[in-house]
Amino acid sequence: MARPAVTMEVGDDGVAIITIDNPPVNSISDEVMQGVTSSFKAAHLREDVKAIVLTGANGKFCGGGEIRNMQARKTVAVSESMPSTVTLVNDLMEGGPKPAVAAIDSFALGGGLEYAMICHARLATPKTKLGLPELQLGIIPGLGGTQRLPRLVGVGKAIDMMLTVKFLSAMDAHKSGLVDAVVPAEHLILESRKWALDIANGRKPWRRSLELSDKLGSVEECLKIINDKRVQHKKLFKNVPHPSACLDVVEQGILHGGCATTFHEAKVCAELQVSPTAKGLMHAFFSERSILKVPGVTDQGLKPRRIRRAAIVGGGMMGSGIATNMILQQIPVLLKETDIDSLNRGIELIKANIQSQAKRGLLSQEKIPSTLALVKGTLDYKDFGDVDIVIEAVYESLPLKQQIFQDLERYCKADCILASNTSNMDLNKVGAKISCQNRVIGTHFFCPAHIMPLVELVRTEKTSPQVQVDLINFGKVLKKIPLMVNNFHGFAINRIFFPYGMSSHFLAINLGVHPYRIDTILKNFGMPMGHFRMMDLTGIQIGAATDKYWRDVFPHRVRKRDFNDRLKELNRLGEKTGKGYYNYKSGSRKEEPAPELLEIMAEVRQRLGLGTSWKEVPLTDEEVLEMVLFPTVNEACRVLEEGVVLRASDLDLATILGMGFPRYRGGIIFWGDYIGSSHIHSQLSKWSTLYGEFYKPCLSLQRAAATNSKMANIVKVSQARL
Ligand SMILES: C[C@H](O)CC(=O)SCCNC(=O)CCNC(=O)[C@H](O)C(C)(C)COP(=O)(O)OP(=O)(O)OC[C@H]1O[C@@H](n2cnc3c(N)ncnc32)[C@H](O)[C@@H]1OP(=O)(O)O
Repeated sequence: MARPAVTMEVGDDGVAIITIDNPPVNSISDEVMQGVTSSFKAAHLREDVKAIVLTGANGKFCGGGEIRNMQARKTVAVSESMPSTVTLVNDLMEGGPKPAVAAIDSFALGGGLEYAMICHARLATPKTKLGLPELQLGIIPGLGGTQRLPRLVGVGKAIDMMLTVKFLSAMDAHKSGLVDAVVPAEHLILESRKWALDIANGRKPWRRSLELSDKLGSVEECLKIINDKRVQHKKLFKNVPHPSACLDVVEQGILHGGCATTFHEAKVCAELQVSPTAKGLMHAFFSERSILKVPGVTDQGLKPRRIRRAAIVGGGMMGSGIATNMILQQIPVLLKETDIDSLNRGIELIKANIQSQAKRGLLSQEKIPSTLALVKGTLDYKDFGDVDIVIEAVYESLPLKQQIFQDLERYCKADCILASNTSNMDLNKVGAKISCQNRVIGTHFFCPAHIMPLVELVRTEKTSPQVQVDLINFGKVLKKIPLMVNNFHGFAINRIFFPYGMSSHFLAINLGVHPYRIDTILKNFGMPMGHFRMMDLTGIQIGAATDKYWRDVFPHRVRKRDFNDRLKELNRLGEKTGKGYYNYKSGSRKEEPAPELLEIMAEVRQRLGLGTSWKEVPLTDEEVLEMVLFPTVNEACRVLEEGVVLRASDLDLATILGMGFPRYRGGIIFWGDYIGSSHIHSQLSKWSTLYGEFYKPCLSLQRAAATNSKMANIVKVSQARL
């Protein structure tokens, strides 16, 4: 017989312990919801019960509503049972005849915290975190959270916690009034029982959160705070409905009362659950968890080995960024360079990175010396004898990398992991001249390496599962999301980036769409910046160099970006030279229009034999967006059919974390499926007839369109069929 999701046990002291037991996080499924309400009903009815303690099994209180159910919901579930659910929660749990105390261990999140706030007191263990993270899923709290939290901690704090998905530690929650006492885990249930009986016996206050008003202030004060928060957080409101819906519901509660508004809140929450935003954000939530699962590797019972010391070869921008990342996570690092000047430059870059972390409040000033003490410079491999991993981060030269790997094999211990930060080279070639190829792996960090959240782990057929497990774990230690990819041209993220950039250039030079218009359209879609602004940030010469790589590996479907080449000739290298696609005032990173850009574009067009006169092909904003993003979706389909990534959701998450694709759109493939494969296919086919091979839909996209199936279902096809 299946274990019940909620149990109730009544002790001799007259306290009913109601326990949610729904592994892994005690989420609130329909069964849990029914179990909790029927247990409360039973406890209220039983004469031997004086008070109630609500808790969670296995040292976890509750991780909130069952997200899988909400994700699957296709129609608005404003069911007839909803008002009665809200009534049950308000009248039975909060308004019932016996007091309830929440005994919280580990976490009380979303619906979990809402359950806790319905109780009349909350006790938590020191390691507990509490919050209402519903907005990270594109919804708002739906069990009274928008009404009870402001009444417990104040309107401003509650809004900040919800909009910015900020969790409180048990101690902070205690200070702000959300938690009544912090107690050691081993005393949690005992203390909660006592507290519940004290309320029942009138020794402690019986506080119903919805009725509290001492933290609210006057209506005018509350409305002012809400309006100020609207201004403060206005960036969060772009393109998505849930943050403003949340503020509106909080406001309604101030104007019409908390209890009445809980019904309205539940309705808004249900409506938001079916919004594209919620679907995209819930997809991203699960993608973040599945990305860590590598079949045949993480399911083999292998224990990750701890990486105690690391070495980095190459102290340039990438090497110093990776070193910074490591020392920030307390991993001692050896930085190797070929001469003392380069070494000093590398160490200076690390110092600057650490200072900037401190400036941004991410590291305390006192910790700077001890953090920097973790990095040591060297010019010699002989110091490499006891490191557990070496990451080579020199410039992209195959002979140089091969030589370094030979040196590493010679000087490092026999189980040292040998990694390369190459952004596109074949790892088999990089490690070709050594015998221990099972220890070779790619660790492709993104710039700036200590800030960007993604790291691509590139495995070859020979990379051992143990090394893969070690690196997945090490990625987590470095506070990165590790994406396992197979060794194939450009890996995953750079593959997605190149058509994005090439199409932007084609639109500008060949079709006459102004680069700033393209950038604005991409920003309005939700990208952090448009392609041309991004080129200025990363440096024009980098774009020009990677173009050559793409032309070598995919000669038939690559466009040369002559626009980049011309800017490079003019030494307009982007932000660092104060001029690129935009102009920058000295010392400023704020872009300003460059009127001379039109002249440069005319020169490029003339070189290409396109004539100098400005002839913009009339395109709507939607068409411009599609012409940039559909080739990107097309390339993502290729990445799937080539088996570069393990699953479509990995690629979705990688585009969110690696290229800034808006999270609320779920990632490139998820968004493509929302638009529909047939529309994407027909547009690409039309453009490939007009403008050539670059736009031609790949085989798997063709198949998806023909069968009206999702691109997320594209699986690896054999190389022979590609
Ligand atoms: C009506 C209400 O207002 C609506 C809601 O409550 S919406 C839900 C709000 N709650 C949340 O957003 C919390 C989401 N969960 C988390 O933040 C974290 O999972 C946690 C802090 C609870 C635990 O973290 P951690 O121990 O690292 O475990 P984590 O790997 O994240 O999750 C373990 C498993 O539980 C699943 N899970 C976590 N929370 C879940 C939830 N609320 N519903 C369904 N599954 C959930 C994860 O997908 C994962 O599944 P897997 O093992 O199959 O991959």
